[in-house]
Amino acid sequence: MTVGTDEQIAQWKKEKIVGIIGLGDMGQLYAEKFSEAGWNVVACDREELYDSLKEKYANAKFTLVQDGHRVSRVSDFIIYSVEAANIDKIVGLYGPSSKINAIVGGQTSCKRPEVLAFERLLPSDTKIITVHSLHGPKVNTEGQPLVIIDHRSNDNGYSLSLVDSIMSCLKSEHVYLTCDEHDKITADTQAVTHAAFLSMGSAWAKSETYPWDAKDNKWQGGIENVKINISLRIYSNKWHVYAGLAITNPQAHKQILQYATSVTELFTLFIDHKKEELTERIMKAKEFVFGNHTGLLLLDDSLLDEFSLSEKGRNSINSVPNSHLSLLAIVDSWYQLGINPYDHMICSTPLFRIFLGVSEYLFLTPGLLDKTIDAAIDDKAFRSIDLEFVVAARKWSSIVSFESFDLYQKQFDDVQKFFEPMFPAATKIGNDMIKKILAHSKK
Ligand SMILES: NC(=O)C1=CN([C@@H]2O[C@H](COP(=O)(O)OP(=O)(O)OC[C@H]3O[C@@H](n4cnc5c(N)ncnc54)[C@H](OP(=O)(O)O)[C@@H]3O)[C@@H](O)[C@H]2O)C=CC1
Ligand SMILES: O=C(O)C(=O)Cc1ccc(O)cc1
Repeated sequence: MTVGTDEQIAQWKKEKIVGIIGLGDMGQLYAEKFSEAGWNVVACDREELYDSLKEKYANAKFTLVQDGHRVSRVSDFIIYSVEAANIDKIVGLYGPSSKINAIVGGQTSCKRPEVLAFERLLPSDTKIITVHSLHGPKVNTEGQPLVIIDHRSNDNGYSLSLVDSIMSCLKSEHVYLTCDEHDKITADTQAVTHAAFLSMGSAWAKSETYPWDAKDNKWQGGIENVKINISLRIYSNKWHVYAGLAITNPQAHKQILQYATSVTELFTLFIDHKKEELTERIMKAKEFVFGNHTGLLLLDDSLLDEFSLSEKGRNSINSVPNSHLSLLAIVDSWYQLGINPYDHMICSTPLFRIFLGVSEYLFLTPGLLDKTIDAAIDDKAFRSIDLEFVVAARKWSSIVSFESFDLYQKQFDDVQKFFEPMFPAATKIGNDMIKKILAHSKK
């Protein structure tokens, strides 16, 4: 990290202005954190919202202005914190107003399209240093990875040092990558994680199942609570975050397709009762992904029993063995694609670490994988929901490959409606669960 000296930072705090275009969840987080740390921050959202936002931010430490022109004209570091699908349009609108020699960056989750928009639409004197906080707006920024991409600065590190210094108040771990490195890693980690949890939610919604309430004790105990809480957490969020991340990243299409293929092929082995073939395939994947694993597991199932949306979900004693198709398939996908998920830990989101944690738990807890394979082959209890899961995984993969934002939103909204009544409870319990998991995995 190339943070300036204390004197340098004190001087910059007097001279420099940080601009934020888009005061949604992430823009607001940055505007508040930077201004609380003593930086001068100027921010805007859509022009038509200015009057109502004036009231909302009347006591804020940052200055609200009407539009992105007013942010761009005065700011030394401008951050576009807007929907990925609109980055071209919005940079096209305000980019030409950028202050001479300003540093420009963005928060969108896939960097190649963002950087192409900057190269095409910004004045050539501007510098491009872009960022990506690898966590959602409600997670404590401290210790989380923050990717910084110095794409075009050519000033011997001066601009990078200014960006590092501004960002340092988040207390995140700065990770320096190129935009292609960033997009490859986030395709391997985030995109496929979301595909799995989106597919779980779709499968439950299609079969009209609230899993925490299932009469046949199917989704009880820690691992199941993780699946349910993370899936609902994603569906309680804004669809465009997940759509943008997957659709605008061509490298993500391949990962999501492989996930859908692994889901389909494993399910076919289940229904064909090909136990030997299934076991061999899963053991190969286990050896590839977890063969060198030593030390503690990232997660402890019993630690998570309490985080259920229902009373009975807190007790895993009577739960029936699950085929865990979603988890077998992610490990199989990593194997098929030659991805070692532990290589990406320095650049991972909380949801990815949790997904890896539950997969690790399934594969490395003595006896659990055998019990899971037995259930997958012999037990029909999960057949129909596994079938819905196959359909859902394939559907999400097609939507992403066809790059259809409209279909993505429609599919997301349908499931969101189904789970909506549970969102307040799920958000609370999900936040507590994530806090506990993150504290545990730090140890
Ligand atoms: N949420 C998350 O967990 C994370 C999101 N990201 C990425 O960060 C970016 C922002 O995400 P997030 O804050 O969650 O999304 P939000 O939808 O909450 O924020 C985007 C904001 O930009 C506003 N906006 C749209 N057009 C303009 C404009 N012309 N001028 C000014 N503001 C405008 C939007 O208004 P309106 O809603 O009216 O369109 C909205 O308030 C996205 O690209 C997302 O993918 C990155 C890391 C984490
Ligand atoms: O942790 C996750 O995967 C999230 O869902 C939050 C999130 C969403 C988008 C990003 O670009 C980064 C983090």
